[in-house]
Order: sequence, then C-alpha cells, then structure tokens
Amino acid sequence: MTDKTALRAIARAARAAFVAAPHPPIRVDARFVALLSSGLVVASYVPIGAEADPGPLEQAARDAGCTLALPHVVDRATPLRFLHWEQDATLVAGPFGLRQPGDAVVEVAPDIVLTPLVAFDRRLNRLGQGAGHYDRAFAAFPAARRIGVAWSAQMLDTIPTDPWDAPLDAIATDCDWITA
Ligand SMILES: Nc1nc2c(c(=O)[nH]1)N(C=O)[C@@H](CNc1ccc(C(=O)N[C@@H](CCC(=O)O)C(=O)O)cc1)CN2
Ligand SMILES: Nc1ncnc2c1ncn2[C@@H]1O[C@H](COP(=O)(O)OP(=O)(O)OP(=O)(O)O)[C@@H](O)[C@H]1O
Repeated sequence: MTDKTALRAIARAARAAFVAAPHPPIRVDARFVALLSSGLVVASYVPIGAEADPGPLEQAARDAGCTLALPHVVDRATPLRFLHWEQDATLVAGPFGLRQPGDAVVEVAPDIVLTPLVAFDRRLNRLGQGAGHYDRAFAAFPAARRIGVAWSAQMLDTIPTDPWDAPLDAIATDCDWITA
C-alpha cells in the first residue's frame, strides 16, 4: 500500500511535467476503433488536473454510434455508478473537482470502460486514485473491456498488484496502444 502511495507521487509528478510542455493528444489506434460498434456503451471520464484527455477516443466512439456514459461519484466510500452522457448534456459539480451527470440521470451498464490512470506498466497493471472506485466497478462489470487512458510519461517499470487488482485489456497513450 505504501509502495503504491510512493509510486502515485512519482507518476503524478511525471504527468504534471509532461502536460507543462507541448504534447500530442491521446492516439486513436485502429485496434480501438475495431472494438466499437453501434449501441455499445462506452464509459469515459471528464479529465481533472493533468489527466489525459480521452476526447479523441470519445469522438471515435460517438462516430461509431456508441452510447457514452460518465462515472457519477458521491464520496470515496460509495461505489461509482455509470450514468448516460447525452451529447451536450449539462454536467454538475461533484466531489474531487469532478464534472458529472446529475444523480437523476439514467444508469447504464458499460461495455467498454475508458479508465483514467495515475500510472501503468507494460504488463497492463494500473494505479488509480486509491479509493477503489474502478476496482469495484471492474468487479461489478466483469465483462466490460478495461481500457486505460494515460500520457506515455505515466509509465512505470513495475506496479505492485493486490488480490483485487484486475489488469487492463489495453492502454491508450499519446504514442502507443499497449496490449498483452
Ligand atoms: N477524471 C476522473 N474522473 C474520475 C476518477 C478519476 O480518477 N479521474 N475516478 C477514479 O477513481 C472516480 C472518482 N474518484 C476519485 C477518487 C479520489 C480522487 C482523489 O483523491 N483526488 C485527489 C487528487 C489526485 C490528483 O491530483 O491526481 C484529491 O482530491 O486530493 C479523485 C477521484 C470517477 N471519476
Ligand atoms: N471489489 C471490491 N470491493 C470493495 N472494496 C474493494 C474492491 N476492490 C478493491 N477494493 C478496495 O479499494 C481500495 C483500492 O486500493 P488501490 O490502492 O488498489 O487502488 P487503485 O489501484 O489506485 O485503484 P482505484 O482506481 O480503483 O482506486 C483498497 O482499499 C481495496 O480494499
């Protein structure tokens, strides 16, 4: 646990330095587009701080006729819910500086989860915020494809894993599409 905390600090510093300089957007790999089809529910996220902007992947999903969703968070302890994200819908302020759909918006089950990362490694292990929101979401939707989204600078050599950690299926960065 302490290990993960120290690695988060390293990766957040690398991420902040990366976005402080000019950088390309997240790449849309043809292998991501190949996963998309009309009617699939793709959960994305609204980036905060120096997080990677998943916008290009969202656009590809909308172009393919997918339905978009966003996580809705109440606090650290409460599992997140994925709510329908109508294009141009008004988002409301949530905890942690997040923008999210209002809590009355319809809940959906994601087929693909675009997952914000604090850090990742080549073996598709990830570090998030440490509140367990995505760990619990992956347990709740085991059939959903887990796609990490991060800047290339957030890659670490090795991320330690705990029994509850599910590896990602793929990671989209500004320069790579990483799979097993
Ligand atoms: N953009 C985005 N949306 C997201 C997440 C995320 O990581 N990023 N989540 C991921 O689970 C969920 C929200 N859960 C969160 C849990 C804890 C913190 C948190 O502790 N934030 C720190 C700042 C960390 C930083 O600078 O990177 C804080 O508020 O002190 C944030 C979000 C769902 N939505
Ligand atoms: N299925 C689950 N149900 C309840 N709690 C869980 C579950 N999976 C993980 N947790 C808890 O969530 C926390 C996750 O901590 P960890 O440091 O691994 O987060 P993380 O890897 O940064 O991932 P996340 O993005 O999900 O926060 C741990 O306290 C763990 O006990």
